Amino acid sequence: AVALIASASIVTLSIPASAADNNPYGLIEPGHMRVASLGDAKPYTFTDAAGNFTGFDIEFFTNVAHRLGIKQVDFIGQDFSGILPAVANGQYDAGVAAIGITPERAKTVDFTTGYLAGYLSVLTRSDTGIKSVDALAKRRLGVVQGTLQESYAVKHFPQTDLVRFPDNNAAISSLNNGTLDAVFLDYEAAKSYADRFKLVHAADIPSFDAPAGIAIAKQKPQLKAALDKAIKEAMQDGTWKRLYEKWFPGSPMPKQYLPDAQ
Ligand SMILES: NC(=O)CC[C@H](NC[C@@]1(O)OC[C@@H](O)[C@@H](O)[C@@H]1O)C(=O)O
Repeated sequence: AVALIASASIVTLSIPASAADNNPYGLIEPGHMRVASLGDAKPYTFTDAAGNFTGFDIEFFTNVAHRLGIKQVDFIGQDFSGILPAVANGQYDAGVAAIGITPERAKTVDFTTGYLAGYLSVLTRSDTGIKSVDALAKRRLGVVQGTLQESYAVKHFPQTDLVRFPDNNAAISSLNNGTLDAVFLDYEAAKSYADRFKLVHAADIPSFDAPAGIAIAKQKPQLKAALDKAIKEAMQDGTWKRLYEKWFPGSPMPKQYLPDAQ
């Protein structure tokens, strides 16, 4: 008997696209990024009159995310001290809020390459007479919980009464109503609050050893590599420079993020 040779149809095992295929960056929702940020750190990250997040970090990150093919980027306001733990435990895909890269913080999250290097600034009222950090002894200085300003003040201003706040707005309103003598925050935010409330800039401390980076959860090498590459592309094609000039007009521009430095 002629063995019927079964029509040998080539059966390709249709392996369902594994989760990794359509979600290479391990996002909470493929094609969508959920980002922890701040509403009161103008001009880095803040909410405008319509309640939309905007600012240098917001526009830079959105540009970078689009280079990864991520169309929808949602920013959610969060107290600064809660950002890194929430990113580490997967509540957000990233944290973007002028977050300085430090070894201590890198124990909790991973950071992309840096994208902004500047100063920590002391902001005061014209009536306090505070014109340098030496004048902070015995005075009341506001800091946002969990910031580099907090850890710097603990280490360098031992004679100063430190008062910790959840966010910039609370610290600045305490400065304005007289319960604080000064507030310690980021340079550009200090400038913005100074303009808005006729406050006085008292001192700048370089923080170039802790440039701001994008915080992501650990064990996400593909996301980190893709973000790093996109950040460099955005610097190389002049996007970084355009946004820096838009949001920080007149400020000294770090050289390491310009096209010819990539
Ligand atoms: N949004 C915030 O309140 C962040 C406060 C503070 N930012 C410091 C910093 O990242 O700000 C942007 C640049 O000036 C960096 O050099 C600096 O370390 C921090 O990382 O703790």
